Amino acid sequence: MLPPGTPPIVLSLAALLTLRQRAGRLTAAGQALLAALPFLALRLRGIRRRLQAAEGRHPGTAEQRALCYNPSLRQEDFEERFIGKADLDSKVFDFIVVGAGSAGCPCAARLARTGASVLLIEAGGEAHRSPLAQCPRRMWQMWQSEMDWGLRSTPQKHLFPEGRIIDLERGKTLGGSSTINYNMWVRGAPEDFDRWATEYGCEGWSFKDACENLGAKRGDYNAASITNVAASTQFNTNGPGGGRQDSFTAFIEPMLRWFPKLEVASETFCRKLVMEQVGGKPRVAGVVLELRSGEVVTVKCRGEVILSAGAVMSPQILMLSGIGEAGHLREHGIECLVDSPSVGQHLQDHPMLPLLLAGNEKAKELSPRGWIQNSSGLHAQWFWQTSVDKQREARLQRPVGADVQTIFLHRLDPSVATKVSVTLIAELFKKFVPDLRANYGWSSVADVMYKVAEVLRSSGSVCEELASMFSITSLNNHPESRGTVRLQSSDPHVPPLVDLNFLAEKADVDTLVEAYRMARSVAEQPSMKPYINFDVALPMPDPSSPDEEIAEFVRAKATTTWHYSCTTRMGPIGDKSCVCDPAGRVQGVQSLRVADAGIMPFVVSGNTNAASVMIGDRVGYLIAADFVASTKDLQPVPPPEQPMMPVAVKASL
Ligand SMILES: Cc1cc2nc3c(=O)[nH]c(=O)nc-3n(C[C@H](O)[C@H](O)[C@H](O)COP(=O)(O)OP(=O)(O)OC[C@H]3O[C@@H](n4cnc5c(N)ncnc54)[C@H](O)[C@@H]3O)c2cc1C
Repeated sequence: MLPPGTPPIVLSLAALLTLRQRAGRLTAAGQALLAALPFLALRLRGIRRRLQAAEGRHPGTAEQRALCYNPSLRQEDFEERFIGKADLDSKVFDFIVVGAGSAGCPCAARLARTGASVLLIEAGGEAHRSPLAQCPRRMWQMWQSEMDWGLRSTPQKHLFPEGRIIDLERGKTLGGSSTINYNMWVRGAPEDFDRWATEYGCEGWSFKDACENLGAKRGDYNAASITNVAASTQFNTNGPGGGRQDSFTAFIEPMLRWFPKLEVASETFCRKLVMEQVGGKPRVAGVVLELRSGEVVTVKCRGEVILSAGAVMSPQILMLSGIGEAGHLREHGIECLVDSPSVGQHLQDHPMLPLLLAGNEKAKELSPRGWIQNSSGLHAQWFWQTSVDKQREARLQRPVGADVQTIFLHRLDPSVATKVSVTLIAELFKKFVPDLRANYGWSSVADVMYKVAEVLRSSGSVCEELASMFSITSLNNHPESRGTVRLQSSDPHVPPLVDLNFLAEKADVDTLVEAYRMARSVAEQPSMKPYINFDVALPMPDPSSPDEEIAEFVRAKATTTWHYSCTTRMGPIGDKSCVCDPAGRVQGVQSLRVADAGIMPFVVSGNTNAASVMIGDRVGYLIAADFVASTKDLQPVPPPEQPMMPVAVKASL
């Protein structure tokens, strides 16, 4: 039995061999070849798909596409249950959700529960159930692969070396970034949501519970106050040591059997929205989609289109559809239908400062199961406040959540390691694997990542050494710098220009300088010091060095935490500095909403997956409630008190 998508040459060969077999004229070699054909077909199909990806199916520059070849993924990792088909062209849906990521999946699930017809579109393939996606510790192997958009930042002028470019991983598969992320389940500070509601005019988004304390005390960062030390990290996995609960698995898979009007189209790229004028006002009537075959179809929508393509792609789709700053659209020859100057503005992310420390013999005792354990290697989390934060607090007369999140990892994590910098890891490798450079050579960060993986896989003794590494990574949870997402071209396959504008504001540098000193003093504590091999000289400034010296280190090492947000931020109706109203409606356009990390008024004080899920769930609920109110004979919408959240578990590592 040959798999679907078998190349014609293999089909012809199979037909020929079968005919000869039926005629009793097949030799032993022919028999063997016939038996091997399914395997051959799979390999050829895999090679063809990779070539297609390298040649243009993966958007981006030639350099980006080259980076996106990743030997970790096999074509068997991709399923083909939902591939978008040409018959979409003739269909009309009540709702269309663009992007099956963290937010898009719960949003589509909410809508489907009303009995409405819903189309959930995803540009990426179906790799969410692959072994790579299921195993949290292998998450970094999916980066720079077909499951990643392969985005990169624009040259960052406030980082060292000046103009440094940062890889911006971004999920491109069912489940979106929730399929390739670290799985950390952090709800965000209650104060964040209260401030969204009170200071940013986003009625309905406040956090109801009271905030209790601000001391760094032991506790659960998902409880009432986030300012805590937690000895274990909470993950959205299927129980301790269990598989990943990405958004598609958690919200859509269980729905498919019961809600046949929920349709999923994977490998289906949304080029732009279909715009029309109703009563002199722009309205969205559907979407223009590109299928895997390259065929372009238009799908119509009776109700609303919801953009859940994430904080980078949703503004791109808006601008390509004529919704954005008029001048910028004109530059790219796009007719401006809605002048919305804030589209793509206010980009936020948490700048991250990772530190790598070498462990010693004793450190191996800490992790008896070693690096092969089915965890992402994350240990404790500490949400704390810097002196910078306290000043802000005094100014605002209210608590503002935790300014810094410090994450402790035990064992080398190549993802963090490569982010620290190639030079830093090179120092370590010189010690542990002196001939690595000679044997393998490396040219790019992605390259280093795979070389590290290769070494980890192939050499038990080296694994032991590398297993005893620590990383103490600090995130600035309240960055003041704002970046932008702008069009590079009117071609939807050319990725937008993403300028994180990291560390443009001095306060952001000050926060990470303080975080650096804190991380170093944690390493010096009696409970940690005995496990660290201080003989491995890493190029780090002494904590007593002047601020300017540490600031240089911060600018040299700071990188993304992948928490892109706020580029289509919501705010009061009529406020031109906001793209959406508090219900996610794009202002100035009918029948269009955004439901993803982009609508956050400011980024939450913690990892952004849980908040994105909550956003998708809530916007979906609001639309569903309106829809049910306007229709009869449909099933009731479940009340919002029963949010559909994936299982968050405490993993004891
Ligand atoms: C490497 C990494 C590690 C992270 N670690 C954590 C963590 O441990 N904990 C945490 O809380 N957060 C983490 N995050 C952040 C978190 O995963 C994101 O904030 C969150 O997933 C964003 O959700 P979203 O719905 O806005 O976007 P996404 O989940 O990225 O979903 C967008 C979807 O839209 C699709 N799409 C985009 N453009 C188109 C188009 N034109 N047509 C069709 N489909 C399109 C994409 O392929 C994608 O599936 C991490 C992120 C990354 C990348």
